[in-house]
Amino acid sequence: MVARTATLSTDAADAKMDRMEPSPPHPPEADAPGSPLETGSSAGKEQGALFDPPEPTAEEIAAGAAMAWEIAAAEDRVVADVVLNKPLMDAYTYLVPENLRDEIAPGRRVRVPFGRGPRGGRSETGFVVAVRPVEEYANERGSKPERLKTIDRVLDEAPLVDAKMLELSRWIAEYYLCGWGQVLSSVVPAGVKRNAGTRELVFYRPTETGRAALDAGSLTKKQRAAMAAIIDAGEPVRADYVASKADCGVGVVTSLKHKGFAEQVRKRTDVTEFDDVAIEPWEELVATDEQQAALDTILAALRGQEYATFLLHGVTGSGKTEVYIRAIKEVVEYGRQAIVLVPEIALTPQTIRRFRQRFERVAVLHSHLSDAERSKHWRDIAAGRVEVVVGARSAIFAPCQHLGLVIIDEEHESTFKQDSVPRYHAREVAEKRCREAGVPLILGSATPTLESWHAAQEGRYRLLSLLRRVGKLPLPPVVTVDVRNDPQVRKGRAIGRQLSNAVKAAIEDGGQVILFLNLRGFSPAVWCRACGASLMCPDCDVSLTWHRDKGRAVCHSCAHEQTVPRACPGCGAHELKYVGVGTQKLEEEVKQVFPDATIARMDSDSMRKPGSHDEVLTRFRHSEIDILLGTQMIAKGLDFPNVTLVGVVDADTQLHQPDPRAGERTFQLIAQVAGRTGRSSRGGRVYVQSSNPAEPAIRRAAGHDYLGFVADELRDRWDMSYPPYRRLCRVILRGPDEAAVKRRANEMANALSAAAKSRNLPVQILGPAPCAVARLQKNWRFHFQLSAENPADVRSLWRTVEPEFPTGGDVDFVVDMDPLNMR
Ligand SMILES: Nc1ncnc2c1ncn2[C@@H]1O[C@H](COP(=O)(O)OP(=O)(O)OP(=O)(O)O)[C@@H](O)[C@H]1O
Ligand SMILES: [Zn+2]
Repeated sequence: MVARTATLSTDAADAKMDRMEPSPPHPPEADAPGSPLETGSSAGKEQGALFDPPEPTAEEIAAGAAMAWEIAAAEDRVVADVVLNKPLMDAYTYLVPENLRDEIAPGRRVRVPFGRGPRGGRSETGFVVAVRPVEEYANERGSKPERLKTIDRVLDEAPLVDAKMLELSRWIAEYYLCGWGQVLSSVVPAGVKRNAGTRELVFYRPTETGRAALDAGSLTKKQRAAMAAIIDAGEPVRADYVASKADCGVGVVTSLKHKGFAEQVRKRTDVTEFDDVAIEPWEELVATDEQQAALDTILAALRGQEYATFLLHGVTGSGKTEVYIRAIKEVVEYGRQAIVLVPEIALTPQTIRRFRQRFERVAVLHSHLSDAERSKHWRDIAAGRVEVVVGARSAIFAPCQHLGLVIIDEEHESTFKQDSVPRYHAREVAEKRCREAGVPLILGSATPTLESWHAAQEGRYRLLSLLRRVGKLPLPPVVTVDVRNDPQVRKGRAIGRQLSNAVKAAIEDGGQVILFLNLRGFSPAVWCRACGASLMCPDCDVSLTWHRDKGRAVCHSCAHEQTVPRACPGCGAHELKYVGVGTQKLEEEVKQVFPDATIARMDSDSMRKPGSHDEVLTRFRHSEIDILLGTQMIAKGLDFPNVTLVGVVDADTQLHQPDPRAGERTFQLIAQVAGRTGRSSRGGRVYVQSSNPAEPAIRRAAGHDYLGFVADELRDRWDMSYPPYRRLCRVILRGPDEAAVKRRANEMANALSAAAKSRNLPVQILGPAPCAVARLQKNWRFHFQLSAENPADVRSLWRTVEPEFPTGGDVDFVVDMDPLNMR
């Protein structure tokens, strides 16, 4: 069942979150107080977790833990299994003191003593995952109930997660090789834990003496009025309500309480209020034949209450959203709830409006919510007050009690995978959740991942296709421009002659233009003409990007910023040049070339303020902007009928990344951005500038040839033994001392390799080798990968060897199951 782990995980993003226990590891100890659950895994039984809390001292036992055990009546004693926010799979068992018996329940958080030290070490917060009779625990091999430590406090008034979510979070911890408590901590939003947006309010109700006193006429005039108001309300009321009803001060209510005529009741109440959003009317559409056929298949699964994953492959503008909405309609009619996951960037007013127009009760979970808002949504969802949850990745954990359907739109987006612990992919979690709930999952995309496409070919997913755009609109013609011979590009311009003529024509014609360039900043490199070196970040193996607006060279991998030196730090020559074009430089060029056009730039630098993204898109929609240029922020999901031209300024930016998915990403981006035009009878065209026009990803994207692309690409993946044919688990090691990191990488890889051989597990170890970014934030980085056909083999190997991994020193590691980020 539960395997034992002590996973280190310390990549940049999560270094703070999941730092290893600072205390030194101590000898394996299967029966320490608060000892791990017996797990049934052989590894678990033989090897204690590395970070069990130490045994208590005699004083500690005398002081508390042992007493609680002795005092409680035998039949009453219960223990609780608690998981902490640490890279440990195990739960620790604690005794539940008598006074907390009624409060303790799985899914609530508790404070518990943990670790060595006076009075049982530090106090930690954990989630209760099980409550059971102490006898059951006492019967476990090696348990010592008399040594159990005691729970200090219960933190929550109600469980934060239900049994299903506990189970799902445990599955995530097992699959993604991290701690169960880490998953739970990240699943429940911070605001929910703090009960943000709720307050404990005091209400008053009459007592019998109070009623008698009123009848007996023994109250003052004001007290009489207040008492009558309290009684008339028929339910506990707030003091200010009484004050306004009885036209008295709140002091009168307090005095009634003091005299025993009224008593207080405390209730936790929502205090956040939300504005109602104005909803524009909408016209009922007639589904196309393709939409109807896809929908019929989905409805059959919904009516049969069966789990199935549907891959809805629909070309851009084929009306996938309409299919989602109709499927959700059905689910809502059953009184069930639907979850719709979209990439964060797609959480635009346009998306939200589409759902709000069609459903009464929609909760939108985006990253700009305050803790109070998020927590309010969470409670509304859990109470069944919400029909549809629309949100980014983490909305997959929405506490829907009657889940009926999950949809992942733009399933190819890599943001569905979390880049910090727990490193889950929302698609995998959704699959698991839907399977358990017996409900369908729909994955929609114009450019599905090779993983999903392959699953559909194998019959694990059911393929639904929308091959035509709605309204019989054609996909836009795409012209690939070889910029190697373009006279303007040779002069250093970003926009070549053909594209610039096309922009001019489109604007003169009253159309709008999208220009896509996936590099932010002004110039992506500062380069020495004398020695050929680029200016590098002192802390990372990354070249600095020139940001002219700041007057500084900036590292896009860390916070480093600096001025540009006069002389090359390598050779001393005064020959430093800004090379290449980022979105800022593109903006300047476009302003020069099209001085009369209104231009907006959209990238993470220009869109720092919350809401600015929405604001620009609204202006664009109202045709107040002629040319919208930017990074992938503008490439996705937008549905603007007046866009008659899309220009891909440099199709090659992703192509040469040392990443086996470089081709797939290039294809997806070009196909998606090309799909933003030709969405009305005005038509549209696409120009793709490239220095590698023959590259299959570019050629296929220009031909709208997804099927051709996946056929080629799958063949390559097979030849390379790469996903979707194999599953990978990437282990990254990092530390300030290069030799130590390398040594540790070798030790770990060797240990895994030896164990794979001796246990006959079909897992290959690839590497170790330096990472593509060999140094990041002052740390040297090495990685290796475990590759297997079956991810269970990887898991099993990892969990066996993990307790033996050397710890301590300055080397940390990160485990990334099904990695997408290969830097
Ligand atoms: N049956 C229909 N009849 C008329 N218009 C429709 C129909 N279905 C969808 N539409 C409209 O077609 C447009 C494109 O639909 P939608 O945005 O859902 O496409 P999509 O498949 O999600 O495209 P993309 O992948 O490019 O985001 C929208 O404006 C939508 O309102
Ligand atoms: Zn850096």
